[in-house]
Amino acid sequence: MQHVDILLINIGQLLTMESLGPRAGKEMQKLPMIEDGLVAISKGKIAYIGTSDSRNDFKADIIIDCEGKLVTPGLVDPHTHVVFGGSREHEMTLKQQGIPYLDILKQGGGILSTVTKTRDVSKEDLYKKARFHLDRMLSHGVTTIEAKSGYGLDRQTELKQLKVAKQLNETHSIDLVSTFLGAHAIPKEYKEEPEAFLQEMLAILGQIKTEELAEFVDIFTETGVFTVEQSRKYLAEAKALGFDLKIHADEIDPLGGTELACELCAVTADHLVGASDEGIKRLAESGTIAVLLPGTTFYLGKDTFARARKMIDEGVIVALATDFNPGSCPTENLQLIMSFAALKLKMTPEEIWNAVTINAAHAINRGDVAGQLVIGRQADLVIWDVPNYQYLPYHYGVNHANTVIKRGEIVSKRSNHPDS
Ligand SMILES: O=C(O)CC1=NCN=C1
Ligand SMILES: [Zn+2]
Repeated sequence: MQHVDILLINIGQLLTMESLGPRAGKEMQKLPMIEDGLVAISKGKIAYIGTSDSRNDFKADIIIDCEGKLVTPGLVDPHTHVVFGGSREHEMTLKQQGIPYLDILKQGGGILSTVTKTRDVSKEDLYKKARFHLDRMLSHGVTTIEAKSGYGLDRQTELKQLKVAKQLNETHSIDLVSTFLGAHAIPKEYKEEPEAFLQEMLAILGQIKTEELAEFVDIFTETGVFTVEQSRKYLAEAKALGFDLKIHADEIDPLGGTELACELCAVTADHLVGASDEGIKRLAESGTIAVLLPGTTFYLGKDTFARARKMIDEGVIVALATDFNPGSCPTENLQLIMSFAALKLKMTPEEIWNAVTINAAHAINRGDVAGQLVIGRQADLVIWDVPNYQYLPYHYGVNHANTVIKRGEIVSKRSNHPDS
């Protein structure tokens, strides 16, 4: 009889998501699952994975009867702008009047209005605000995320954001992976000199590397922001300094950021609403992961979504993320994104589960610690108030997480309030 800390029994469907690497294309239809599952957790790690037949091999301090519910790895959100000041609800009216996102930005709003708020807010208040959002993500079953800077557009504030993210990674249950997105927009003080501004941002990379403040460098390659040529030079320099790459590519206008991501062997290309046939072909060939953000397309009121079906059919690795940010996708709810992936991207439930676990983990270089349940790995799991894996994307707009376990600790539990 083995003594363990926590034993989960009567698991209706246990998605282990086990895989040596990310799942690409048709492989995304695979869903490693154990019926009538059992998981034993000891000292923060997965000690055993099996079925109820092994129930009597263990005694545990805590036994959780999962009552036939679904259990999966903790969700991974590989694209968020979670550290920011203020909010942009006032832009809602502009959007309803049909004023395009890029026009709001050109008029000095959008990202630039969040930049003003983020420059003004204290590091302490920025930390508290981001912690609030992380608490909400955790309660929704997300246990690992990426967090971008990009609302400073000056050395002091970009570093303030990255230091807040690093501090949260040390203090919050959620594991954070940081991305430097200093090239998010052109601040008013550099309005006519985008190249000079990019040099200013590149000059911060030395300190970011020395202080281990970010693993990735990202850029917003978009009309009215940075061109493909500017992005190529900027990212090539960041890569030469030892950073992995991400690109906000073909979000609104099809500039060819997707092809650039593949040319530079970026880990991910994100958004891809306007990705060309050639770009999709290159994604499949290069192994650059497509991070799709259907919540943003929905929120911007667009009719055309990223061509996930074509990407998967052509062998691309697809991940999903919220793109949580105050302007184009103000939601921490990755479960809602799973529903959008079903309804708007026409992804199957099996593909969706791969896209928010194993593939999302590889999108932020955490394929070795997150996104799957494997004996010996840290115990990040969620018990869901759903009967099977197809149910979650189907029943949208609510929080289905019952219990969230992070490194073997119960960190979030649905309140027993009858209305909860
Ligand atoms: O609008 C924002 O704050 C976030 C964003 N960056 C690029 N697309 C959206
Ligand atoms: Zn984004």
